[in-house]
Amino acid sequence: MSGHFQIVSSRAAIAPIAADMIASAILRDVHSRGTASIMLSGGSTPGATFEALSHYDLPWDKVTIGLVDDRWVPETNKGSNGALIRRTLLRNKAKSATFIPMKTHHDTIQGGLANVAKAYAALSRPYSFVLLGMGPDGHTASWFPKADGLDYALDMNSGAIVAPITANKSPVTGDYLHRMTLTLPAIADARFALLLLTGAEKRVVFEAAQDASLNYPITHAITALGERLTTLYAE
Ligand SMILES: O=C(O)[C@H](O)[C@@H](O)[C@H](O)[C@H](O)COP(=O)(O)O
Repeated sequence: MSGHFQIVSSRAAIAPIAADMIASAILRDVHSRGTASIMLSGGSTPGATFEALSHYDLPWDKVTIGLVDDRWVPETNKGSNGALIRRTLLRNKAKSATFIPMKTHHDTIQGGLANVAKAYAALSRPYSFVLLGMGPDGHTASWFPKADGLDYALDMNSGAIVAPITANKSPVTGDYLHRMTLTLPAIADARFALLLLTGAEKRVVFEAAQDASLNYPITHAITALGERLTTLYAE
């Protein structure tokens, strides 16, 4: 299995370990280049990590936070990853960090693309840290299998940082079919990436995703990140 796979005693034990890893990545890059850029996924798993991280005494004024992806809904919607970041991380000691959301005022992903691309082009790369999740369908970010826009999002030659995605409805997507996502080239050179993986069902998919012939979207991230990817797994 490429990268590092760390089995954690419980789901609750993930948050402090993950928060420590993010804090180390921030301190390393603020020390070496004066700033740190951390790119965070949403979903139901990472909230506890963000809440823990918000209490860390770090040089937050030198940290820029971006999203790995977001659903194209206003932050008043319960599915908004931007709202998740504001609710769990942009508080306590971390409130002085700079947050660059993805959702713009535009109604459509196509309408918002130019604004998001411009805003995300300003984030320092390679990213200090990327936090990924994975769905039971083998997606990560918003790289949903067979989604409209997936090929472009995974094109290492596109030069694009962000891409619009329209997923096919599934139990995993729920009603959130229209999304904006970082592309594979955007995260491929990240200095450190962490995948939070919970439950035996996802572990089976993750292990299968080591085989590129099965064409799971997350396999592209696993291959590109190599040793720079650490996976924290809890049953
Ligand atoms: O917007 C999203 O849904 C996330 O960015 C997505 O890529 C997430 O990381 C996985 O779907 C895992 O989500 P859970 O943590 O809820 O299982």
